[in-house]
Amino acid sequence: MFIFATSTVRRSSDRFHLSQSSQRWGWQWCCRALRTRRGIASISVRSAARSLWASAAPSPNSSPSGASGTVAENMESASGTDEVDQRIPVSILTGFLGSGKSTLLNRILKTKHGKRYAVIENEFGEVGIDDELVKNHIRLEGGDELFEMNNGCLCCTVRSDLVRILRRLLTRTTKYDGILIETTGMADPTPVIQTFFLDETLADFLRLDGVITVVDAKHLQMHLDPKHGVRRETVEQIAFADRLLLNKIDLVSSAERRNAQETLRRLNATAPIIPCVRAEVPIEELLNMRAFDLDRITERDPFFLAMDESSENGDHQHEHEHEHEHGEHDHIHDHSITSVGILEPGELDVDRLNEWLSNFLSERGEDIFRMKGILSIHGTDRRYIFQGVHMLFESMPSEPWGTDPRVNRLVFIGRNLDRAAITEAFRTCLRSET
Ligand SMILES: Nc1nc2c(ncn2[C@@H]2O[C@H](COP(=O)(O)OP(=O)(O)OP(=O)(O)O)[C@@H](O)[C@H]2O)c(=O)[nH]1
Repeated sequence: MFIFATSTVRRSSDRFHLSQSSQRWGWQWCCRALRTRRGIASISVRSAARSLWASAAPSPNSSPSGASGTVAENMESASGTDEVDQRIPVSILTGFLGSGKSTLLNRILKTKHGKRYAVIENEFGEVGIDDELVKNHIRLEGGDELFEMNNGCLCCTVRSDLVRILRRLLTRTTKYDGILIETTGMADPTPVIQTFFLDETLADFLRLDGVITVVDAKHLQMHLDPKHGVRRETVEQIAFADRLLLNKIDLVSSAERRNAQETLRRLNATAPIIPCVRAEVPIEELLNMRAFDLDRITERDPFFLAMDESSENGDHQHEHEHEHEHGEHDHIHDHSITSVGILEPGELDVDRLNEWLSNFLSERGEDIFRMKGILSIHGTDRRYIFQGVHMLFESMPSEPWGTDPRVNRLVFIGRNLDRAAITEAFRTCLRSET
């Protein structure tokens, strides 16, 4: 359960300060920035898919959790005796950086649905933050489990990790009602989807239930603008969706919302579009929906299930922020988009931090796709969770430091980031006596 503190860092005009009353920042504009820049701001197609579509007799409540033995053993013994597709449903949560995927994930995990999920998280960025964010917001109670895959893009270098984790899940005696995979905000979902068709073992025991794409209504048009270098990822994530959550509609006018809906419809003709705030959507509209339709995908891309051997084995190792290909699916991350991670012990002077962030975002807000971290703020014994998307940011108190070393963990993801300058500027916000 998330623990609220009695004091918090609040932002008023363009300053942070400590307040005893407010429990949490709301989204805040970087006011100075707003004043100065308004716009700131292979193989052949396998028969792996065969069993999938042939045997699927929809049963929304079917779950393999009742029996004992490994998932694989139970599925084996059930096969041939039952028309019901007993495979474990897998949902892919995707969406651009900062769109609200973790918010959705936390909502799903918090909802009392009586189900047990295995959660697989993949994070883009040098310093892993998401595990803390998920764990800080909710204790993984009731048997839910979290697996992390940091420092790699699920669509490439750590794809073999994904296969390994999924296979391991199948050998466990713990029964899951579903598996949730949160991709990085920079991921092309193609290879993740392919995994469930190209790996025969996985295809026998897992079924891809659907791709849920969370869209940031505020920044959609900006991300589609080719000049920002992330149009490809944004388009792919939307095009593959079986459900489109048009999130953050609290931040846009009704005209902007209509415009966003029209844009989504142009990019994806069939997925229901669900406008929402903080991913508040009935879970039953998202999970176990049996929405994934391979035909729709292959109609769009006849080579969807074609990929080369090296990609299948996941052994095309290379650094991130690079070019690489997946068979017919050229997938190129813009070289200029990188992450800068900061790991600094000490306590931050909130005024200095405020001043630096205000100046930094007023100049670079358009290029900063994402900022997130756990901060150690002088004057409070609690960790502060810091979240930012372009010029918007919020912070909230989290768990006490206790006897843990007070270490700031922060990651910036954006274009043309100057590592030395960012690190140096951050250090100047630390109190010297700490
Ligand atoms: N105003 C507003 N803020 C939102 C909404 N949904 C999420 N946020 C905030 O947006 C920020 C990013 O949300 P996350 O759920 O962490 O986004 P994400 O897609 O998981 O981000 P990454 O995976 O790190 O790229 C957080 O500060 C959220 O609190 C919304 O509907 N309205």
